[in-house]
Amino acid sequence: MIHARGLAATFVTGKGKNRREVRAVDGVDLDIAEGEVVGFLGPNGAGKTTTLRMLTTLLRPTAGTATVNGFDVATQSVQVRRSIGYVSQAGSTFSQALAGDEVTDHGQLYGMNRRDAVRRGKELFDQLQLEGLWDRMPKNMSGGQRRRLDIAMGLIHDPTLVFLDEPTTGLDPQARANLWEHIAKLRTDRGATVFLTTHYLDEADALSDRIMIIDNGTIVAADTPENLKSQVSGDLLHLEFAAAEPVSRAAAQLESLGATEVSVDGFGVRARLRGSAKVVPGLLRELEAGGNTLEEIEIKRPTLDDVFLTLTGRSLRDAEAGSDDKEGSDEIPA
Ligand SMILES: Nc1ncnc2c1ncn2[C@@H]1O[C@H](COP(=O)(O)OP(=O)(O)OP(=O)(O)O)[C@@H](O)[C@H]1O
Repeated sequence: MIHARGLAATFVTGKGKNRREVRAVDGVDLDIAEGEVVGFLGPNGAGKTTTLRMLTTLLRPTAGTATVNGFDVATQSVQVRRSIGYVSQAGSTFSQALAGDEVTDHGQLYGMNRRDAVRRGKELFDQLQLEGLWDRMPKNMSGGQRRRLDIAMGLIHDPTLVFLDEPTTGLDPQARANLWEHIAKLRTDRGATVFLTTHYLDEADALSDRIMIIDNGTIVAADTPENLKSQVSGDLLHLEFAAAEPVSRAAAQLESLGATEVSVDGFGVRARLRGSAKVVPGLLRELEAGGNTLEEIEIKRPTLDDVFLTLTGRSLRDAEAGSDDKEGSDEIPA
C-alpha cells in the first residue's frame, strides 16, 4: 500500500546570512500493508506532517522515493490523489457553505456525478453521526462535528487508504473518544488502511496496529504498541511490606530475576522487570513461603512515553515543550 525509501524533505528558510536549511524529514523508510492502521507518533516539529504531505503528493520530496497504492508520488500524483482520502490538520471545510454542499462538491471534484455524491454524502453523515446537519454551516458546528465532517469529505470517493493528520487535536476528551470510535470503524467496517499522525500517546496506543515513532526527521522505532512497550522498558513493580526485614531479600530476589533500577525505600522495593506477568506469581509464592507479609503490590505497564524516553533520552512531553515553533517561511524544498 505504502512503500518509501530514503524519503527526505529539506526546507530553506531566510535569505543571505540568515539562510538556514531545515531537514524536516531525513531519510524515512516505510512499508505499510493493506488493512493496517499505522500511527505516526512524534513531538511537535518531528516531521510527521511533512512526511504525510510527501506521501499525499502535496510536497515534492527533496530526496528518496515513495509509492502509494502502487503509484509513484513524484510522477503519478493525480493517480495517488484519486486513490487516497486525506484529512488535513487544518480541516478542509469553508465556513460559508452548507455542510452537505461541501461534501457533495468534494465528491464532484473527484469525478462523481451529483446524485451519487449526494447519496454517498448522506450515507456518510449517518455513519459519522452527522444526521440532521446536512443543511448546517460548518462554522455553526461543534469541533467534533466539524472534524467528522472533514472525515466525511475525505471518504466521499470511497478510498481504501486514508491519511489523517492529527485528527483529534483541539477536541475535548469526549469528542476525541467519539472520533476514535469512528476511526477504528474505518478499518472494521470498510476495510480501509489508515495512516494517522498524532502527538497523543494514548491515541497512538488505542488505535494503531503498528506505531512508527519519528524524532528529528528520522524513524527511531517501528513496531506494535505491545512490542514497543515490552522490548524497550520493563514493567514498573512496587512491593510494600509490613516490616523492613523482607525488603532487602525481595530486592536481591528481583535482581536475580533480571530486574533493573531496583531501589529500596522504607518498607518498599521498586524495580523494572520485563515480562512481570510471568515472573511475579512465583516471586510472591516464594516471599509468602518465607513468611513475609506483603501489604501492597502495584505493577505499572510501560507507556509509550517510557518507550520514547528510552529511545531518545527525552520524555515526549518535554520534547513537545522544547520544540521549535513552525518557521512559517517560504516553502522551498532545497
Ligand atoms: N514550510 C516550511 N518551511 C520551513 N520549515 C518548515 C516548513 N514546514 C515545516 N517546517 C519545519 O520542519 C520541521 C518538521 O515539521 P512538521 O510540520 O513536519 O512536524 P510535525 O511533526 O508534523 O509537527 P506538529 O505535530 O507540530 O504538526 C519543523 O522543524 C518545522 O518547523
